[in-house]
Amino acid sequence: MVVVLTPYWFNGVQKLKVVSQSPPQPPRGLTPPSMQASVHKIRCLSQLRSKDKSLEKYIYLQQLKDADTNMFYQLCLDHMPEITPLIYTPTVGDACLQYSQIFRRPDGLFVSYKDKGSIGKVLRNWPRIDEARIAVVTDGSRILGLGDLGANGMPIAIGKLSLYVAGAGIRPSSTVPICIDVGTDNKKFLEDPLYIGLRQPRISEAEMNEFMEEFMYEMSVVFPELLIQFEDFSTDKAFSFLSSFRDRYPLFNDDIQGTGAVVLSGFLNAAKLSSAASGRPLADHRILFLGAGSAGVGVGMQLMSFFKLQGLSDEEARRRIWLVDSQGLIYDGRGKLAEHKKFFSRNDYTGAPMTDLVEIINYVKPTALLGLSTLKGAFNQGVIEAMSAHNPRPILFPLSNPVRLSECEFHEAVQWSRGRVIFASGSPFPEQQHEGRTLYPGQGNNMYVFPGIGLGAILSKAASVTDSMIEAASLGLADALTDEERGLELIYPRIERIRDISAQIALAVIRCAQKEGVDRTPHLQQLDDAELLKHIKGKMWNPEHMSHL
Ligand SMILES: NC(=O)c1ccc[n+]([C@@H]2O[C@H](COP(=O)([O-])OP(=O)(O)OC[C@H]3O[C@@H](n4cnc5c(N)ncnc54)[C@H](O)[C@@H]3O)[C@@H](O)[C@H]2O)c1
Ligand SMILES: O=C(O)C[C@H](O)C(=O)O
Ligand SMILES: [Mg+2]
Repeated sequence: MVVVLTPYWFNGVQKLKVVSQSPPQPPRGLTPPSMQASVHKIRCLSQLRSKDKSLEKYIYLQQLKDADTNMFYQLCLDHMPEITPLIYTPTVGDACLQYSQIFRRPDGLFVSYKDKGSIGKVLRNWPRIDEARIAVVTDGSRILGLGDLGANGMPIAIGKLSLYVAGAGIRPSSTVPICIDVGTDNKKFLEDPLYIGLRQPRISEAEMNEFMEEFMYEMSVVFPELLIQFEDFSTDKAFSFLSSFRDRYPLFNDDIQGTGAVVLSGFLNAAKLSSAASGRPLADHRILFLGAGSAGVGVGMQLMSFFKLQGLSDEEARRRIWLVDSQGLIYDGRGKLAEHKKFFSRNDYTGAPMTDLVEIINYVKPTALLGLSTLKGAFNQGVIEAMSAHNPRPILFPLSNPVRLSECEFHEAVQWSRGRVIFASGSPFPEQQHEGRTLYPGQGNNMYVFPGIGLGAILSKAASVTDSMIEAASLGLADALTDEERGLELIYPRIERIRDISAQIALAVIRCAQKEGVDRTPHLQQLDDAELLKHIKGKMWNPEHMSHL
């Protein structure tokens, strides 16, 4: 038997613990005679590949995760580009739409409005309370760009947590997927006899606020060491719960802050490529958003850092950003605006409402066009040609998910910009050949950052997740490109390197937590960067052997 001992600190004293050992031998007869882990991996992969439809592959992989967690994560780590789109975006969107039909067994915690007044009791039913470190919590009210999916939102929480394990080595037993079910306004679901959620419309805003107060308080009592990631709450709730709870509990909102961080990171690299072609100073970039929801405004806020890093003031940075929603350009003279849209509302435009995207592009002359609108095909030929007319290397980020809601596809962007586009999308697209060159799409998806943010916050036992920690994650990701990746003009690293990237991001997050005084692990302050990185990597869980052998 191989036993590996690793040092750890307890109350200031160094101790040793066993971190891995060879698997216990199963009783003879309970496994077939020729059962080798390496061969079984090939078997599992071929079972997966024998399925035609992505949703069938999703179901197979979820069942594999239940039956043999180690094998599931070995496959994930060995075949990241193939498996990520199956357990996460875009397939997870179909899994949510179909969840009431494909449901096999509960996997996660459902907290419903019926539990009001006794939420703590429900949370205590979770079987691994002591080990819980990270929960992804959704209320299913805005799943990707698919709208209100009620209790069918659970796969989103499960998918994000699978990436925490695969991408950052969080122990599977430390993850808690939670779906809050407070009704749904999805009429089709309410009429579906198979629908698994509460059969009632969503509760009122006041009832929801009261429910969330109890939920968050009980979460902190039952799971004292837990970091919470809010996911896919509709925009009004996303902003209000983030601001009401972030100073009281360790949490972040993935759609606002995670997306902001991942887009800032990609934009830092994209702007350098674009400026190299145009000669335009970095501080002179102009960014136009189609979509002004939680993601659009969250990204806008974070992209202000891009300009501030170039030496611009808050006000100058704000003025480099224009927002468009379903009513057109957002400006003061347009009439009443939702609270979250006011910050970027323009006071330098006073004309009639401007709704045509090409007209807006010709007015703003942006260097970058970002889509967080859920409006498929919004970046059409006219739009991309207008962007290309103003820029030798236009930056186009159609970030809406899943694939079928993307503002444009990569091959369209390549064709209509004649190969000049600098591109990142929320969902994955295949690479393209153009005039003898291979062009690679970036994937501007928060999956690059939330695992590392979570890992850093967990290891530093951060009391809260600050804006600087999010920005540190973003800068850490931007710096993670290798020379080879830069040579290929990638703006995000290859997903295969996610574990290394997450470790780098966690390091940046921990250092920032220490600087801001929100960390609660003084012994980590004594480590230099190399030692801290080693410590982080040493903490990562690795799938080792087949659970059932
Ligand atoms: N890539 C990522 O990592 C990432 C992260 C978060 C969200 N997203 C995606 O962003 C999208 C939006 O998410 P959200 O939470 O902000 O949703 P939301 O519904 O709150 O926001 C959508 C915005 O788009 C605008 N819009 C809708 N139709 C429009 C039209 N015809 N013309 C112009 N604007 C229009 C709306 O007015 C609104 O401002 C979703 O598809 C989501 O999957 C991607
Ligand atoms: O889930 C994703 O793929 C990204 C993002 O959180 C979204 O809501 O679209
Ligand atoms: Mg999301």
